[in-house]
Amino acid sequence: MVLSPVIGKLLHKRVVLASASPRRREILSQAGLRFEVVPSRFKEKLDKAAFATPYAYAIETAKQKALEVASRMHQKDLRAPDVVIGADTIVTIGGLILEKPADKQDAYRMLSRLNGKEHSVFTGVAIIHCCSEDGQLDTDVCEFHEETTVKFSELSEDLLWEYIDSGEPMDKAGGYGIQALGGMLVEYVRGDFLNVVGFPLNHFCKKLVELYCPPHREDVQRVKHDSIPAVDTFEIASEAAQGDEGCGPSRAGVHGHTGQAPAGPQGPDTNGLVENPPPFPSDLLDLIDGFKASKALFTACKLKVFDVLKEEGPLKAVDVARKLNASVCGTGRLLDVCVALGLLEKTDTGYGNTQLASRHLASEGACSLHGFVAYNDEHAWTVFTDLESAVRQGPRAAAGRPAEDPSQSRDQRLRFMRAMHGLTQLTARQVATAFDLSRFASACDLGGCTGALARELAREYPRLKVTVFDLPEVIEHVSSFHPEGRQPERLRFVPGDFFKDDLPDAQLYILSRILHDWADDRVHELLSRVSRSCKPGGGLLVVETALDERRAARASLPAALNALVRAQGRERSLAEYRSLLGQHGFRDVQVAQAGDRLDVVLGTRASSAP
Ligand SMILES: Cc1cn([C@H]2C[C@H](O)[C@@H](COP(=O)(O)OP(=O)(O)OP(=O)(O)O)O2)c(=O)[nH]c1=O
Repeated sequence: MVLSPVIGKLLHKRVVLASASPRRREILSQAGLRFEVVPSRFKEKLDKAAFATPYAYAIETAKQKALEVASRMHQKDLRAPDVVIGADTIVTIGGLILEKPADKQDAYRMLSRLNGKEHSVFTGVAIIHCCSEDGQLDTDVCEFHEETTVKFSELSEDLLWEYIDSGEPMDKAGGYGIQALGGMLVEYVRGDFLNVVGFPLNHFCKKLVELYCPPHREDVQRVKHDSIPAVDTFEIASEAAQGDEGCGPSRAGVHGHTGQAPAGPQGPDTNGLVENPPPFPSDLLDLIDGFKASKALFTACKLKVFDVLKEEGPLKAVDVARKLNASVCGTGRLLDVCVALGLLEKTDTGYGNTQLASRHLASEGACSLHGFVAYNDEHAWTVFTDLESAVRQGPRAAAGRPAEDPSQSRDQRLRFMRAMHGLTQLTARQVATAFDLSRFASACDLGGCTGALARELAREYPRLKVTVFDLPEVIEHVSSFHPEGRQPERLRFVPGDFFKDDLPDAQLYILSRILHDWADDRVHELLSRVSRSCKPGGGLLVVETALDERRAARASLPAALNALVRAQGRERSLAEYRSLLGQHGFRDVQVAQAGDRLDVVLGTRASSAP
C-alpha cells in the first residue's frame, strides 16, 4: 500500500494520546502530529487466558485505555475529543505474555527468559473517533496490531544485573528498552523498530490513509458493460477493507462524525457514473491559517509563557494567567493553541513545555531562539505587511542591513543582535565543521556580531586565533551575550567598518550571512577589499542560504522574500557565489551544506591578482 502524507489530516481535529508513555509521545510528536496527552487510568488487568492470541489481548487493552479517556473527557466537559489514540505493548515468548516488571526480581525473571532467544513484541493500537451528541458519547473504533521479532544475545548474569540496576527495565514491557541501554542486549530486530519502542508509526499512518484518504479519481477503475450501469471498483478501498482488525465498516461513521467528506462515492452524476468529491484542501487551509500560528507562537514567547513553564510547569491555565498578569480566558486559549501547535503538552496536572519549547523558546539557554522570534514579531512582521507594494514596485532601496542603519535605535540593534546570536549559535557547529579548516592559524569573521560563530571555530580548532570584526556600536554590546565573563584567549573583538577600515590580518576571512544584505556593487567592493587583504594560500569562507534547486524550496523562499521587503541586498544562487569568489581571485572553490538551511562556500586565494 502506498503511504501518502496523512498526519496533516488530523491537524484540525482535537487529538488525544491516551498514554503516559514518553516514547509514544515522542514518536508521534516527531511525526508532526499535534495532540494532547491524557494518560489512561484503565487498569491493565484483562484475563489473558480469555484471548485467542497475545495480540488480541494487546488490542483490547489499547482499546480500553482509549475508551476510558474518551468517556472521562466526555463526562467532564460533555465534549469528547475528536480522536483518542490508545496503545499497548507486550512481549511474548513461548506463549507467555510479559508486561512491565513489578520489581527487580521480576525484571530478572523476564530478562533471563529472553536471554539468548528470539521473542515477539506486539503493540495493539486503537484509534477511536468520538462524537458527542445530545449528551451521549458515540465512538467508532479502528484497531490494529504490529509484530516485531527481537533476538537477545547470550547475556551474562553480571550484565543482566548491571542493566536491572540502571533502573531502565522498570517501566517497559519485557523489562528492557531497546532505544536506550537495552539496545546493547539485542542481536537483531526483524520488523518495525518503533513498534518495539511502543508505537508502530508506519502501520498507524497506513491506517490513517485508509481512514482519511479515499482513493483518488485516478485510482478508480471504471468498468462499463453494455447492459449494466457503470460501476466504480475501488481497488484501494477493497484492499483496505481486507486489512486486519477492520476499520472498513466504521469508516462512513468516522467521516460522518468529523464533518469530512464521505470516503465512499457520492451520488450518481448525469451519466449514471459515480463521482468522487475533490480532495479536501487541508494543506491549503493550513497555509491560510499559518500567520495565526506564527502570531500565537510570537505572543507566547513575548509573554514568556515558555519561561514560566520551564521554571514552574506543569501549571494550570489560571496559574499561568496570574504569573503573566493576563486574563484567564485569553491565557487558556493561547495555551490550548500552543498545545495544538506541538509547543506545549497538556496533562491532568496542567500545561508543560515540550522539549522543543524548553530548548528553543525559553529566553535563556544555548539553543534559545527567543531573540529570533522577537525580531520576527517586532520587525519582520511589520515589514512583511508591505509585501504587496514590494512585489508591485520591486525591492525597496531604503533599508540597509539593520545593524548598519545609522537611524537604528539601541534597542533595535540589540534586538537584531539577539536574533542573530540565537540563529548563529544554532548553526555554528555545522558551519565550523562543513570543511576542515585546521590548515588556517588565524581567521577573521567580518560582521561577526556577538562572536557566536567565532567561539565555535575556536572550540573546534584548538590552534586557531579568531578575530571578530564588526561596527563599534555592535562590539560595545558583545559582553552582554557572554554573561560567563571572559572570552576564550584565542578570541578577540575589533571594532571597525569593513567598507572603510583596514581589515585585520588573517589567513581565513569569513563572511557569514553578510553578502545577501548587499546589492551587487557593494558585494564587489567588499570582496575586492577581502581579496586585497588575503594572502595567497589564504581562504574566504562564505556562509549563505543560497537559492538552489537542490534545497527544498521552502527553506530558501522566505529568504528571497526578506530581500524583497526590507533590504537592498538579494539572495544568490550557489553558481553566483562561486563566480563572485572566482572574479575576486579565489580558486578551488568548494561548496558544502551546513544543515538543511545553510550553504558554505570556501575558496583559496590564488597567487596572482584577479
Ligand atoms: C520492549 C520495549 C517496551 N518499551 C515500552 C513502551 C511502552 O511505554 C511500555 C509498555 O507498556 P504499556 O502498558 O504499553 O504503556 P505504558 O504503561 O508505558 O503507557 P500507557 O499504558 O499509559 O499507554 O514499554 C520501550 O520503551 N522499549 C522497549 O524496547
